[in-house]
Amino acid sequence: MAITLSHSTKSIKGTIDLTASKSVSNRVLIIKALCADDFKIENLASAKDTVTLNNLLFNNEEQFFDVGHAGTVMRFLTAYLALKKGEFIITGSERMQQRPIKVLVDALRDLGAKISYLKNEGYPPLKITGGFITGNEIEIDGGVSSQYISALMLIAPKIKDGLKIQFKNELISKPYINMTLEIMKDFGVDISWEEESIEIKEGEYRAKDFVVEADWSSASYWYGIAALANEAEVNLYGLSKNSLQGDAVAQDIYEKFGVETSFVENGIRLSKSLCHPIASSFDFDFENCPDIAQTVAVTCAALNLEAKFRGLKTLRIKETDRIFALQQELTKLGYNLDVDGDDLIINRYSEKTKNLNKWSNVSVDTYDDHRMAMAFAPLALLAPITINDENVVVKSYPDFWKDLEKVSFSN
Ligand SMILES: O=C(O)C1=C[C@@H](OP(=O)(O)O)[C@@H](O)[C@H](O)C1
Ligand SMILES: C=C(OP(=O)(O)O)C(=O)O
Repeated sequence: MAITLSHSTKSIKGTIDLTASKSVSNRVLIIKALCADDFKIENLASAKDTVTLNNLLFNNEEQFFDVGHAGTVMRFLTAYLALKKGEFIITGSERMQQRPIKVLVDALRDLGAKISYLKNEGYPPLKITGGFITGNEIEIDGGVSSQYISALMLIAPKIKDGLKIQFKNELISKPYINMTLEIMKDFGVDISWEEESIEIKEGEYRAKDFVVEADWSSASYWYGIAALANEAEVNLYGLSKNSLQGDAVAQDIYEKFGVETSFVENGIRLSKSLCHPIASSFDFDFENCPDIAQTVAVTCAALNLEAKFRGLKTLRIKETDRIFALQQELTKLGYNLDVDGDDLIINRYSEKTKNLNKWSNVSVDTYDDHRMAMAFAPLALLAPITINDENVVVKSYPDFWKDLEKVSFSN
């Protein structure tokens, strides 16, 4: 179903209990499944991807695993099942069957795992005969998805004599690898990261209750809203200064667009007023924070900034080809973009093209991608906008539309 959003005052004031991080949640769930003793996870994400992983790990009597659209679940479970004795089939949505997994499968095979492709070489679905991992050292391409590396790290303490992961080339999405490392350390694992390798000692995960922090990727939509509002004061509860999430860089990015962040007792406060100055151009490499690129692209277009987005290579293999989707939808709204390889350039509109930006009754396609829906929603502060397929947000932020109502968006 489509949702048409509008906002009458352009003034945003409110307090939001921000949704929990699915990335943190999914790591802790795998650890829980590998840990000999039970522990409590507080504030586990309500994201569909996390609910799916929880069910597959703890409520699935079958040997068949369907992860739907959830990339981390596909990758983390593939490694997990390769470790576990038994014969399993793992698959996902049509899109998941187009998202590559060869780098991870090759690495697991190098360690002795028995995995075969059931449809297309290099892509899910997979048949996994688990329980054959014996190797202790692998070399892996770090430039496709960090999820492969996190998946290997998470199972590593359970491999006899541990694991050394050697990187063949530049790592992308590094903060996600660091998040995995820090969470594993928190659960008592002996792990170290030198420049080009990560070494994990064999050992047990030590049970301890864990509180999941709120999600900085989800916070980015609130930054997008604040940037386009005439004035804003929004409290986002559940976020902390010492976050494990690379997307916390949204604080620094949005300072350039006039949004100030302050840390308050239970989270952060975003403030924006028309007297906050904003930059006239923007140039940023999103290699370490790919999930907020769409949010920032929509903000830059709406603020009419000359902008260059670099480091977007991985966006092509996510829920959709996000570079293509952004270009299509922003062009539809009258903005002027170029794609140069994996870079996206947003051009400032001229006097001649300016009125193109006064769109009306435009509907934005989501390409089955939660981040398309949420990244474009702040545009409702400029003019009513229809987002086709409101339901996609369930993947990471099921209460997104309800939370928007709390600050007077109407639909
Ligand atoms: O490990 C994780 O939780 C994630 C890693 C990133 O993927 P890539 O490493 O494929 O960029 C990110 O885009 C994804 O949303 C979540
Ligand atoms: C890319 C994402 O998730 P995943 O790869 O886990 O499907 C995302 O949430 O933006």
